[in-house]
Amino acid sequence: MRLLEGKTVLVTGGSTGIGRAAAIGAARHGANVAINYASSDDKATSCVAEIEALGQKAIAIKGDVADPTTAGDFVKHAVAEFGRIDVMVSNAGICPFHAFLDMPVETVDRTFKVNLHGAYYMVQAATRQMVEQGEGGAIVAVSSISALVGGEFQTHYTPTKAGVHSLMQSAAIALGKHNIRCNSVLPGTILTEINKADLANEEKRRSMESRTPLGRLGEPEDMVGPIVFLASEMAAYVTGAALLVDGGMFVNLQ
Ligand SMILES: NC(=O)C1=CN([C@@H]2O[C@H](COP(=O)(O)OP(=O)(O)OC[C@H]3O[C@@H](n4cnc5c(N)ncnc54)[C@H](O)[C@@H]3O)[C@@H](O)[C@H]2O)C=CC1
Ligand SMILES: C[C@H](O)[C@@H]1OC(=O)[C@H](O)[C@@H]1O
Repeated sequence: MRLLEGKTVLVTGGSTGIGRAAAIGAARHGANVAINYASSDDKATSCVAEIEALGQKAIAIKGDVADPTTAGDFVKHAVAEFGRIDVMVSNAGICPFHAFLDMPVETVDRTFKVNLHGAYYMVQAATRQMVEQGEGGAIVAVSSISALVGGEFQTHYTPTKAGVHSLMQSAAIALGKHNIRCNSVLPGTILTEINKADLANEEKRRSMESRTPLGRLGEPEDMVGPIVFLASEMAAYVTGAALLVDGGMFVNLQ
């Protein structure tokens, strides 16, 4: 069953990792896709090519989500290409691991600006367009298990993910009257570029794996079903929800 037939899906940070898997997964479900990306033209071009090979349309728009003007520009380009938007997957994020006591101010500022402010601007720009269209829509924000638990080297990061989770709850209330649903996914540990260096530490990787009842860390593809589900009409009565996608890591205290 194709759950996003004829829909236009926007994905931020869509050229790699979870965003890329979500973009291609949405296309497999019948969507045309616009991705925002930060830097690598090659990866964005190859994502577009993969989507086109599936018989769907795709565009890639470069832009820093921390810049408030990027969101409006992204939505404008998508509407110019596809005529409308139906789903925004707010995914772009960074996690530069660093100790707390000597955390540079610039690292804190940048992490907040990309992860939280960027999500805010993107969700706002997308939903302004959805309200104008008058036919509802869906937002899926990529928060994290880190919205619920801390990390010694993530003191600047975990508050942004709690913020994204909270943003979806408030936006769900603000936008329910427009039939715009706002939900978040909370990935556990998914093997991507964001944690490649951190998980190169064998001991850390093994400890994360052993905390996961399903016995393995996640792959970007593990996020596709939950994101597509929340974006689709299958979740027509789901809003303000947060879906843990973590192989059971969160509930495993002992
Ligand atoms: N990999 C994991 O274990 C988990 C990841 N997440 C979240 O998933 C999201 C995606 O990350 P991953 O796919 O894991 O890593 P990734 O590094 O492959 O993807 C992050 C994407 O965001 C883009 N990006 C970064 N800064 C940007 C900016 N200023 N403007 C536009 N794009 C920007 C990057 O270029 C990249 O494509 C992030 O929000 C991350 O916090 C959440 C929980 C766990
Ligand atoms: C980057 C981390 O490895 C990853 O991101 C998160 O949000 C979780 O803390 C994961 O472990």
